[in-house]
Amino acid sequence: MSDCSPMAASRTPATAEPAPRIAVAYSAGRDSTALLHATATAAVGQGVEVLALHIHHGLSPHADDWLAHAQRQCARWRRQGLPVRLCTQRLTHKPATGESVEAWARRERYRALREMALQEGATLVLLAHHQRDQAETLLLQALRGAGVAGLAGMPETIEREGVTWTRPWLQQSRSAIEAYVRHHRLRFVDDDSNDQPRFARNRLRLDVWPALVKAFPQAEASLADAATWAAQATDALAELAAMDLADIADARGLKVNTWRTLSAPRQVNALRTWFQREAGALPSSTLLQRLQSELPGAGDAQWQSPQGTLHRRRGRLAFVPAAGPVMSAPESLLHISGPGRYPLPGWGGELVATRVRQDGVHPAWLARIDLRRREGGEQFMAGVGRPARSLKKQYQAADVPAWERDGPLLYSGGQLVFVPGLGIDARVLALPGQPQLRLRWQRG
Ligand SMILES: Nc1ncnc2c1ncn2[C@@H]1O[C@H](COP(=O)(O)OP(=O)(O)OP(=O)(O)O)[C@@H](O)[C@H]1O
Repeated sequence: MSDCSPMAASRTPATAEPAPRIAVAYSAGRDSTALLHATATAAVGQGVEVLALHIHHGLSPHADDWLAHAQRQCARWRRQGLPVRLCTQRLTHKPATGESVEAWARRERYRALREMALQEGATLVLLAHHQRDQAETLLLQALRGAGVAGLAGMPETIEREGVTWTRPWLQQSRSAIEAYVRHHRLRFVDDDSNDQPRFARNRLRLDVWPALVKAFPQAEASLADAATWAAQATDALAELAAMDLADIADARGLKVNTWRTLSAPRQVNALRTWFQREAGALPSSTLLQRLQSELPGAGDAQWQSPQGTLHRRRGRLAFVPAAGPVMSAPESLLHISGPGRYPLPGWGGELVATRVRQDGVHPAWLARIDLRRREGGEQFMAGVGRPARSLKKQYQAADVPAWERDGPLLYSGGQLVFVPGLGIDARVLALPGQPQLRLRWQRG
């Protein structure tokens, strides 16, 4: 349940547009107290309202005190004229047995922050991570054996699901923030869990960091610089992979022979990106190593991953997701109104409609679509003037692999309109010059 203190009535008369809002994720700890104060101070007189978003995780016995502190602090600042308003959310559930408490808290915190920000009309959320946090992140990632993307640490700005998350102080030293807090005599709370050595980050902070800065006084800035280099390298590698994949991959998979023409490091880079696109997760280093040595072989082959199976068939590598739990019954009706993506979770994929100039279907056919399973006996016409033939024969003739056939058949007014893997039935193709859409079935 979210709870926000009421808006200042004088600032937002009922008829006026609401003031633009910026949100700050406010734990009531030192750093986010400073960031909230600095943001609210900068917003004075700008017509901008600052939302302080506080999450009560329900994990620490002190969480009620932190919430009470946040309420008092924001009320005090408002009395002093700062345009700040507190919104809080209490997490009522708990981590599942065996789940990492840290990972659960992080995931649920971001979910709740996003929910509150959007509810209150803010799409920009500021986080108070600073240079030391970035340096720690880089070290922790390196100690986990992360690749260059992990070593990039936290991004300064990232957009996810309608919210832009920004860390404006990622280049600020911790000591600069401490100085700000002292200068403004800000009150903040100390999170007792920061002292628990069972968390890797705390062990690093408590045991390793003091020795590290004693031996290398520049450690914080140097490690944060290294993360910036790694972030740039990650972006460059992503661009290279996109260029390579434009040549070597299409909707039916990765063309093995073209992939082999790349240098070995580019092969790995392209394969990793392609797998992530298809499977929604990074491949393990073992799988990558195996693919690099085994993929060039001849004949059909398969490789398993936790996300699904990779198939090499007729010179292409394709990914078939593992069957997940059935989330819902397959949808039976659909209305396609124009270009876009039409998710069909019950069928395990989505229909993608794109505007085309030829070989598309007139949108009138797509106003009321029946989605049906194959039952046998369906007839599909692959081209104008050609005979309609059974789906089985058409699939064989077009060499469509089994995993590309498992989407819904689309009917309109009893006429077969679209078949996954084959496309639009020629009997419903639009005439040249008419508005038309092409459809594609995408699994996963
Ligand atoms: N309970 C919370 N409610 C709202 N935002 C939070 C909460 N916990 C963390 N954050 C946000 O995430 C950032 C990083 O979290 P982290 O746990 O490293 O910081 P912290 O030690 O809790 O607090 P601070 O950064 O304020 O000193 C915080 O600076 C804050 O912006």
